[in-house]
Amino acid sequence: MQSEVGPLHTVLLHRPGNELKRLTPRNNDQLLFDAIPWVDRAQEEHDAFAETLRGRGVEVLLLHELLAEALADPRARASAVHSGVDELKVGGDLADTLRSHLSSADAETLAEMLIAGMTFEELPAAEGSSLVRRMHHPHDFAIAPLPNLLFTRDSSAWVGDRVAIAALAMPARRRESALTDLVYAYHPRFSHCSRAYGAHSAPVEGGDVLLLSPGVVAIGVGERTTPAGAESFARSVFADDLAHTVLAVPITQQRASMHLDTVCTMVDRDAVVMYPAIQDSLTAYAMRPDDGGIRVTGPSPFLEAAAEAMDIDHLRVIDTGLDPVTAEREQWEDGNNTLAVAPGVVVAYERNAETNARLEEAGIEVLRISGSELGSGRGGPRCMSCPIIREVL
Ligand SMILES: NC(=[NH2+])NCCC[C@H](N)C(=O)O
Repeated sequence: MQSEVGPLHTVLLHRPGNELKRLTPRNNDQLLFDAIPWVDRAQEEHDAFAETLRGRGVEVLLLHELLAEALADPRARASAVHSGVDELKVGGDLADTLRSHLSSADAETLAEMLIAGMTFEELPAAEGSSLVRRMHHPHDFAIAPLPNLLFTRDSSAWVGDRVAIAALAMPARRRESALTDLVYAYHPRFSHCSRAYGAHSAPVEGGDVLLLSPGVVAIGVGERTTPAGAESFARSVFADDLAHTVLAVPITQQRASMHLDTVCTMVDRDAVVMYPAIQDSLTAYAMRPDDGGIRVTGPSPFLEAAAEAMDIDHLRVIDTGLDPVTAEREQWEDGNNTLAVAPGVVVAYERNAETNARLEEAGIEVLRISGSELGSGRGGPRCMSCPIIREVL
């Protein structure tokens, strides 16, 4: 993986399942969804997304399947059981019961319980008299569901032939990395892959990591990725000789721009689609390896810093020319969150009609998918995909 636009060969998706059925008006904010999705329709939309990718020759891997397969390994099971039980939340006695319940499940059921979570009323009957169980509402979660697993982009990111497991910033998402980690550690398919940046280190989320060109990585620093996260990520990719420049790009710390890929994604070798409101103000600090350390320059305008690092005259921004209100609406609905399957060919939500029309006018082929339900989690095609292999440009 050296770019955002090289012909996409293999991608990791997660078909949403029962974890979405856990969302209610009482918990959706905490679980980072803006609405209550209609689950059957969300699945249809996701199936169509996967089909669109397969139609372009992309191999689609599904996280739930990989997880169940990885759990055939007893070491994976042990680590899964460990990661699924929060002793501080359920107390020592219930934690033991929960662990033995999880351990006795077959791989598929265990994967399902880890993803969809478990309420107190679903716990094994033997625990009926525990104080923790009696004082919790039956619908409280003994194991919290992971509805944001849909956004496979965030919990891991590939740079070159190495995978970085993210330490996710929001409490509702922390457990996702444990599952991704386990898949890469124990699924036979990944037995030869090496790690770039260990889990449980400073926070970096995949949605903030953009591979601008071979050797040049941009990292958004905002609500999710911290300056320390960007710096350690840079140190790691420099040490592994995977990049010569890492650009740390400050983005506003708010939900509308939680990741860099919510405001900017690459649509061609030298072109991005970008939220117009930030185009002139986006800046970057450039980090380069220097005598065993890191030299930091800037901040300078992002587009200039990027072009310089990429060694091109300029990084084209598709001129969407949208009026500010339309631009804001379409940015919120992930209009700038496109997934390239090849240079100049991107998957985008159909609802962002104006942005898509401008992309086409600029010569970009747009493969439209519907996302009325998927989008309620605030993520588009790029957020919902973790590219594993792209052809070198
Ligand atoms: N790469 C992205 N932009 N991911 C979007 C993640 C959305 C998810 N609901 C969250 O708040 O974390």
